[in-house]
Amino acid sequence: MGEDLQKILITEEQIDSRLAELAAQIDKDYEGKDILVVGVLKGAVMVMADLVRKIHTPLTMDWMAVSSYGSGTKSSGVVRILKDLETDLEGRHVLIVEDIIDSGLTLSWLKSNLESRGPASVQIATLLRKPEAATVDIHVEYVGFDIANEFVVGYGLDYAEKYRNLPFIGTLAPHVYGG
Ligand SMILES: O=P(O)(O)OC[C@H]1O[C@H](OP(=O)(O)OP(=O)(O)O)[C@H](O)[C@@H]1O
Ligand code: HPA
Ligand SMILES: [Mg+2]
Repeated sequence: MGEDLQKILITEEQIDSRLAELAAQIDKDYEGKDILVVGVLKGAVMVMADLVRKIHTPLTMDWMAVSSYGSGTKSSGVVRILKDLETDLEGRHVLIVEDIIDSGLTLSWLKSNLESRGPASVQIATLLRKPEAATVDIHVEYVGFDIANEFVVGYGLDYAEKYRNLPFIGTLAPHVYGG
C-alpha cells in the first residue's frame, strides 16, 4: 500500500490534537444540552469514533448512509439515502459529523433533509474541507482542516473503497488513478 501514496498531508498526531480542540469547543457550545451526533457512513466512521470519545457533553449516536460518489473521484451530485436514522429528530440538537466537505453537495442536501424533521438545531462538524471545490455555500460550525483541491484518502476516506484504514490523510500517486 505504501507505494500507492504520494504524500502524507495530515499526520495521526495532527488529527488527534485538532479533534481535541474541536471537542473542547463543542463542549463549550452545547453546555447544558444533550447532543444527537449523526455520523455519515462510511467515511465519517473514524472521525466519529475519535471525536465522540473527546466530547464530555451527554450524547447519543446515530448513523446515516448516503452516497454521491460511487466508485470514482467526482461527486455525481445525486445523493441517495442508503440507510436512514433510527432516531426521531423532533426537538433534538443534531450534530452531523463528516470526514470531508468537497463540493458540499452531500452536506447541503443532508442538512436540509435533517432540518425538515423538526430538530431544535442542526450543526456540522467535519474533519476536512476543500474551500476551492465548493459548488454550494454551506455554513459549517466545526472544521478540522481546510485543504487544497486534491483527492485525499485515509482515516475513513476511500478511493474505490480502499485506503480507509490508513491512520493519516494522504494523497495518492498518479499511477493509482491509471495515470
Ligand atoms: O462535498 P461532497 O462533494 O458531496 O463530498 C463529500 C462526501 O463524499 C464522500 O462520501 P461518499 O459519497 O464517497 O461515501 P463514503 O462516505 O461511503 O465514502 C465523503 O465521505 C462525504 O460524505
Ligand atoms: O478527496 C476525497 N477523497 C475521498 N473521498 C472523497 N469524497 C469527496 N472528496 C473526497
Ligand atoms: Mg461520506
